[in-house]
Amino acid sequence: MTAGGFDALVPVTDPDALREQEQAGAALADAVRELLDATVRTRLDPAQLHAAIPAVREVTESLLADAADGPRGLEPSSDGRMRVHGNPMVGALNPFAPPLRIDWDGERAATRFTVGAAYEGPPGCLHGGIAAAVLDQVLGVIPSSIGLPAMTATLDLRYRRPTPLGELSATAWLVERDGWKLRLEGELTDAEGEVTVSATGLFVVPRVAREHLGTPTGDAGEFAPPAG
Ligand SMILES: CCCCC/C=C\C/C=C\C/C=C\C/C=C\CCCC(=O)SCCNC(=O)CCNC(=O)[C@H](O)C(C)(C)COP(=O)(O)OP(=O)(O)OC[C@H]1O[C@@H](n2cnc3c(N)ncnc32)[C@H](O)[C@@H]1OP(=O)(O)O
Repeated sequence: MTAGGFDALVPVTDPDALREQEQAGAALADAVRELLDATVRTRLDPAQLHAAIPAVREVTESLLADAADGPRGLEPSSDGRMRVHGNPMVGALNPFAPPLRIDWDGERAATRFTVGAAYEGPPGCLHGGIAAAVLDQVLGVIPSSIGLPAMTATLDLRYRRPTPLGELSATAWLVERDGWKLRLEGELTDAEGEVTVSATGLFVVPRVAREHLGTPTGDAGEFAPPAG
Protein backbone atom coordinates (compact mmCIF):
# COMPACT_ATOMS: atom_id res chain seq x y z
CA MET A 1 0.00 0.00 0.00
CA THR A 2 1.06 3.54 -0.49
CA ALA A 3 1.44 5.87 2.45
CA GLY A 4 -1.56 7.86 3.59
CA GLY A 5 -2.02 11.58 3.37
CA PHE A 6 -0.39 12.23 6.73
CA ASP A 7 2.25 10.50 8.77
CA ALA A 8 1.18 10.15 12.38
CA LEU A 9 2.87 6.92 13.40
CA VAL A 10 3.20 4.92 16.60
CA PRO A 11 6.62 3.88 17.90
CA VAL A 12 7.53 0.21 17.36
CA THR A 13 10.12 -1.35 19.66
CA ASP A 14 11.57 -3.97 17.29
CA PRO A 15 10.28 -3.37 13.75
CA ASP A 16 12.48 -6.07 12.19
CA ALA A 17 11.10 -8.79 14.47
CA LEU A 18 7.57 -7.52 13.91
CA ARG A 19 8.09 -7.52 10.12
CA GLU A 20 9.33 -11.10 10.25
CA GLN A 21 6.23 -12.05 12.26
CA GLU A 22 3.93 -10.25 9.80
CA GLN A 23 5.55 -11.85 6.77
CA ALA A 24 5.27 -15.33 8.29
CA GLY A 25 1.63 -14.71 9.23
CA ALA A 26 0.83 -13.42 5.74
CA ALA A 27 2.54 -16.44 4.17
CA LEU A 28 0.43 -18.74 6.36
CA ALA A 29 -2.71 -16.82 5.35
CA ASP A 30 -1.73 -17.25 1.67
CA ALA A 31 -1.38 -21.00 2.18
CA VAL A 32 -4.74 -21.23 3.99
CA ARG A 33 -6.33 -19.14 1.21
CA GLU A 34 -5.14 -21.80 -1.22
CA LEU A 35 -6.66 -24.42 1.08
CA LEU A 36 -9.95 -22.50 1.13
CA ASP A 37 -10.02 -22.39 -2.66
CA ALA A 38 -9.09 -26.07 -2.93
CA THR A 39 -11.77 -27.00 -0.38
CA VAL A 40 -14.42 -25.37 -2.53
CA ARG A 41 -13.13 -26.78 -5.82
CA THR A 42 -12.10 -30.31 -4.90
CA ARG A 43 -13.98 -33.21 -6.43
CA LEU A 44 -12.38 -35.96 -4.35
CA ASP A 45 -14.68 -38.76 -3.30
CA PRO A 46 -16.20 -38.92 0.23
CA ALA A 47 -13.52 -41.26 1.62
CA GLN A 48 -10.75 -39.01 0.34
CA LEU A 49 -12.45 -35.94 1.81
CA HIS A 50 -12.77 -37.59 5.22
CA ALA A 51 -9.13 -38.65 4.98
CA ALA A 52 -8.03 -35.02 4.58
CA ILE A 53 -9.72 -33.81 7.76
CA PRO A 54 -7.26 -35.03 10.42
CA ALA A 55 -4.33 -33.25 8.78
CA VAL A 56 -6.28 -29.99 8.63
CA ARG A 57 -7.37 -30.37 12.27
CA GLU A 58 -3.78 -31.09 13.28
CA VAL A 59 -2.64 -27.79 11.79
CA THR A 60 -5.52 -25.96 13.47
CA GLU A 61 -4.54 -27.43 16.85
CA SER A 62 -0.91 -26.42 16.33
CA LEU A 63 -1.93 -22.83 15.62
CA LEU A 64 -4.16 -22.71 18.69
CA ALA A 65 -1.18 -23.60 20.89
CA ASP A 66 -0.63 -19.85 21.14
CA ALA A 67 -3.61 -17.78 19.97
CA ALA A 68 -5.67 -14.78 21.03
CA ASP A 69 -8.95 -15.60 22.78
CA GLY A 70 -10.92 -13.42 20.36
CA PRO A 71 -10.49 -10.87 17.59
CA ARG A 72 -7.11 -9.19 17.31
CA GLY A 73 -8.35 -5.59 17.20
CA LEU A 74 -6.00 -2.77 16.34
CA GLU A 75 -2.31 -3.62 16.45
CA PRO A 76 0.81 -1.66 15.56
CA SER A 77 2.51 -2.83 12.37
CA SER A 78 6.24 -2.83 11.63
CA ASP A 79 5.82 0.41 9.66
CA GLY A 80 4.35 2.13 12.72
CA ARG A 81 0.78 2.15 11.43
CA MET A 82 -2.13 0.68 13.33
CA ARG A 83 -3.99 -2.09 11.51
CA VAL A 84 -6.77 -4.62 12.01
CA HIS A 85 -4.94 -7.67 10.68
CA GLY A 86 -8.13 -9.74 10.77
CA ASN A 87 -10.07 -7.40 8.46
CA PRO A 88 -11.89 -9.66 5.94
CA MET A 89 -11.04 -7.39 3.00
CA VAL A 90 -7.54 -6.07 3.71
CA GLY A 91 -6.29 -8.08 6.70
CA ALA A 92 -2.92 -9.63 5.96
CA LEU A 93 -3.60 -12.44 8.44
CA ASN A 94 -7.10 -13.27 7.17
CA PRO A 95 -7.22 -16.06 4.55
CA PHE A 96 -10.76 -15.01 3.63
CA ALA A 97 -9.51 -11.57 2.53
CA PRO A 98 -8.80 -11.54 -1.24
CA PRO A 99 -6.75 -9.54 0.09
CA LEU A 100 -7.29 -6.03 -1.23
CA ARG A 101 -4.18 -3.86 -1.50
CA ILE A 102 -5.56 -0.36 -1.71
CA ASP A 103 -3.61 2.59 -3.03
CA TRP A 104 -4.82 6.08 -2.27
CA ASP A 105 -3.80 9.66 -2.74
CA GLY A 106 -6.11 11.37 -0.28
CA GLU A 107 -9.32 11.87 -2.19
CA ARG A 108 -9.14 8.78 -4.42
CA ALA A 109 -8.53 5.11 -3.68
CA ALA A 110 -8.06 2.17 -6.03
CA THR A 111 -7.35 -1.54 -5.92
CA ARG A 112 -6.94 -4.42 -8.34
CA PHE A 113 -7.60 -7.88 -6.99
CA THR A 114 -8.59 -11.41 -7.91
CA VAL A 115 -11.53 -13.39 -6.58
CA GLY A 116 -12.08 -17.10 -7.10
CA ALA A 117 -14.42 -19.91 -6.20
CA ALA A 118 -14.72 -19.00 -2.51
CA TYR A 119 -16.49 -15.74 -3.42
CA GLU A 120 -19.08 -17.13 -5.81
CA GLY A 121 -22.69 -16.00 -5.61
CA PRO A 122 -24.56 -16.40 -8.90
CA PRO A 123 -22.81 -19.14 -10.91
CA GLY A 124 -19.42 -17.88 -12.06
CA CYS A 125 -20.06 -14.48 -10.52
CA LEU A 126 -19.10 -12.54 -7.44
CA HIS A 127 -21.48 -12.72 -4.48
CA GLY A 128 -23.27 -9.37 -4.11
CA GLY A 129 -22.41 -9.11 -0.42
CA ILE A 130 -18.72 -9.46 -1.22
CA ALA A 131 -19.03 -6.72 -3.84
CA ALA A 132 -20.59 -4.54 -1.14
CA ALA A 133 -17.78 -5.36 1.29
CA VAL A 134 -15.13 -4.51 -1.29
CA LEU A 135 -16.75 -1.16 -2.05
CA ASP A 136 -17.35 -0.42 1.63
CA GLN A 137 -13.66 -0.96 2.31
CA VAL A 138 -12.39 1.04 -0.68
CA LEU A 139 -14.70 3.96 0.08
CA GLY A 140 -13.83 3.65 3.79
CA VAL A 141 -10.12 4.15 3.21
CA ILE A 142 -10.56 7.72 2.00
CA PRO A 143 -11.88 9.33 5.21
CA SER A 144 -8.94 7.91 7.18
CA SER A 145 -6.46 8.97 4.54
CA ILE A 146 -7.54 12.59 4.94
CA GLY A 147 -7.46 12.37 8.73
CA LEU A 148 -11.15 11.70 9.38
CA PRO A 149 -11.53 8.02 10.30
CA ALA A 150 -15.19 7.34 9.70
CA MET A 151 -17.71 4.52 9.79
CA THR A 152 -20.24 3.61 7.15
CA ALA A 153 -23.59 5.28 7.93
CA THR A 154 -25.22 4.43 4.60
CA LEU A 155 -24.02 2.45 1.60
CA ASP A 156 -26.20 2.48 -1.50
CA LEU A 157 -25.32 0.06 -4.25
CA ARG A 158 -26.50 -0.27 -7.80
CA TYR A 159 -25.78 -3.71 -9.22
CA ARG A 160 -25.64 -2.87 -12.93
CA ARG A 161 -24.58 -6.23 -14.32
CA PRO A 162 -23.24 -9.50 -12.92
CA THR A 163 -19.62 -9.29 -11.79
CA PRO A 164 -17.59 -12.20 -13.18
CA LEU A 165 -15.12 -13.92 -10.87
CA GLY A 166 -11.47 -13.29 -11.75
CA GLU A 167 -9.54 -10.07 -11.98
CA LEU A 168 -11.46 -7.01 -10.84
CA SER A 169 -10.75 -3.45 -9.83
CA ALA A 170 -12.46 -0.97 -7.55
CA THR A 171 -12.10 2.76 -7.24
CA ALA A 172 -13.57 5.34 -4.88
CA TRP A 173 -13.48 9.09 -4.59
CA LEU A 174 -14.56 11.86 -2.25
CA VAL A 175 -17.58 13.79 -3.45
CA GLU A 176 -18.31 16.13 -0.56
CA ARG A 177 -17.34 16.82 3.01
CA ASP A 178 -19.83 18.35 5.44
CA GLY A 179 -18.33 18.57 8.90
CA TRP A 180 -18.05 15.03 10.27
CA LYS A 181 -19.91 13.60 7.29
CA LEU A 182 -18.31 12.55 4.03
CA ARG A 183 -20.12 11.59 0.85
CA LEU A 184 -18.16 9.13 -1.28
CA GLU A 185 -18.72 7.29 -4.50
CA GLY A 186 -17.11 4.25 -6.02
CA GLU A 187 -17.24 1.60 -8.72
CA LEU A 188 -16.43 -2.04 -9.15
CA THR A 189 -15.12 -2.83 -12.61
CA ASP A 190 -14.59 -6.16 -14.39
CA ALA A 191 -11.56 -7.21 -16.43
CA GLU A 192 -13.16 -5.76 -19.58
CA GLY A 193 -13.40 -2.35 -17.92
CA GLU A 194 -17.18 -2.54 -17.53
CA VAL A 195 -18.61 -1.02 -14.36
CA THR A 196 -20.61 -3.79 -12.67
CA VAL A 197 -21.52 -2.12 -9.36
CA SER A 198 -21.62 1.55 -8.43
CA ALA A 199 -21.76 2.79 -4.86
CA THR A 200 -22.60 5.92 -2.92
CA GLY A 201 -21.75 6.05 0.73
CA LEU A 202 -22.18 8.38 3.65
CA PHE A 203 -19.36 7.97 6.14
CA VAL A 204 -19.55 9.63 9.54
CA VAL A 205 -16.69 10.24 11.96
CA PRO A 206 -18.09 8.62 15.12
CA ARG A 207 -18.08 10.51 18.39
CA VAL A 208 -15.36 8.26 19.83
CA ALA A 209 -13.06 9.01 16.88
CA ARG A 210 -13.71 12.75 17.12
CA GLU A 211 -12.07 12.62 20.53
CA HIS A 212 -8.99 10.99 19.00
CA LEU A 213 -8.57 13.16 15.95
CA GLY A 214 -5.05 14.34 15.48
CA THR A 215 -3.72 10.81 15.68
CA PRO A 216 -5.19 9.03 12.64
CA THR A 217 -2.83 6.66 10.88
CA GLY A 218 -3.81 7.13 7.26
CA ASP A 219 -4.03 3.41 6.79
CA ALA A 220 -6.94 1.21 5.80
CA GLY A 221 -9.57 2.61 8.07
CA GLU A 222 -7.72 2.50 11.33
CA PHE A 223 -6.93 5.19 13.79
CA ALA A 224 -4.36 5.49 16.50
CA PRO A 225 -5.21 4.77 20.15
CA PRO A 226 -5.52 7.67 22.56
CA ALA A 227 -2.25 9.13 23.72
CA GLY A 228 -1.20 7.91 27.18
C1 LIG B 1 -16.76 -0.30 18.72
C2 LIG B 1 -16.23 1.06 18.52
C3 LIG B 1 -15.61 1.25 17.18
C4 LIG B 1 -15.10 2.66 17.08
C5 LIG B 1 -14.47 2.88 15.74
C6 LIG B 1 -14.12 4.31 15.60
C7 LIG B 1 -13.60 4.77 14.48
C8 LIG B 1 -13.32 3.89 13.38
C9 LIG B 1 -13.23 4.65 12.15
C10 LIG B 1 -12.81 4.06 11.05
C11 LIG B 1 -12.39 2.68 10.94
C12 LIG B 1 -13.52 1.76 10.65
C13 LIG B 1 -13.51 0.78 9.72
C14 LIG B 1 -12.47 0.48 8.76
C15 LIG B 1 -12.70 1.13 7.43
C16 LIG B 1 -13.40 0.64 6.44
C17 LIG B 1 -14.18 -0.56 6.58
C18 LIG B 1 -15.53 -0.33 6.11
C19 LIG B 1 -16.27 0.57 7.04
C20 LIG B 1 -17.13 -0.21 7.98
O1 LIG B 1 -17.40 -1.34 7.79
S1 LIG B 1 -17.71 0.61 9.35
C21 LIG B 1 -18.81 -0.62 10.05
C22 LIG B 1 -20.24 -0.44 9.63
N1 LIG B 1 -20.79 0.77 10.19
C23 LIG B 1 -21.23 0.84 11.45
O2 LIG B 1 -21.22 -0.09 12.19
C24 LIG B 1 -21.76 2.20 11.89
C25 LIG B 1 -22.79 2.05 12.98
N2 LIG B 1 -23.34 3.35 13.30
C26 LIG B 1 -22.72 4.20 14.16
O3 LIG B 1 -21.75 3.83 14.81
C27 LIG B 1 -23.27 5.56 14.24
O4 LIG B 1 -24.62 5.59 13.93
C28 LIG B 1 -22.49 6.57 13.37
C29 LIG B 1 -21.00 6.53 13.69
C30 LIG B 1 -22.72 6.29 11.86
C31 LIG B 1 -23.01 8.00 13.66
O5 LIG B 1 -23.18 8.11 15.06
P1 LIG B 1 -22.49 9.23 15.95
O6 LIG B 1 -23.17 9.17 17.29
O7 LIG B 1 -21.04 9.13 15.96
O8 LIG B 1 -22.81 10.56 15.21
P2 LIG B 1 -24.13 11.45 15.25
O9 LIG B 1 -25.34 10.64 15.52
O10 LIG B 1 -23.82 12.61 16.12
O11 LIG B 1 -24.24 11.91 13.71
C32 LIG B 1 -23.32 12.84 13.17
C33 LIG B 1 -23.96 13.38 11.91
O12 LIG B 1 -24.13 12.28 10.98
C34 LIG B 1 -25.51 12.16 10.62
N3 LIG B 1 -25.82 10.73 10.44
C35 LIG B 1 -25.47 9.72 11.22
N4 LIG B 1 -25.89 8.57 10.72
C36 LIG B 1 -26.54 8.86 9.59
C37 LIG B 1 -27.21 8.09 8.62
N5 LIG B 1 -27.27 6.75 8.72
N6 LIG B 1 -27.76 8.71 7.56
C38 LIG B 1 -27.69 10.06 7.47
N7 LIG B 1 -27.05 10.84 8.34
C39 LIG B 1 -26.50 10.25 9.38
C40 LIG B 1 -26.27 12.77 11.77
O13 LIG B 1 -27.55 13.19 11.36
C41 LIG B 1 -25.36 13.92 12.14
O14 LIG B 1 -25.54 14.94 11.19
P3 LIG B 1 -25.58 16.49 11.63
O15 LIG B 1 -24.29 16.76 12.37
O16 LIG B 1 -25.69 17.26 10.34
O17 LIG B 1 -26.77 16.65 12.51
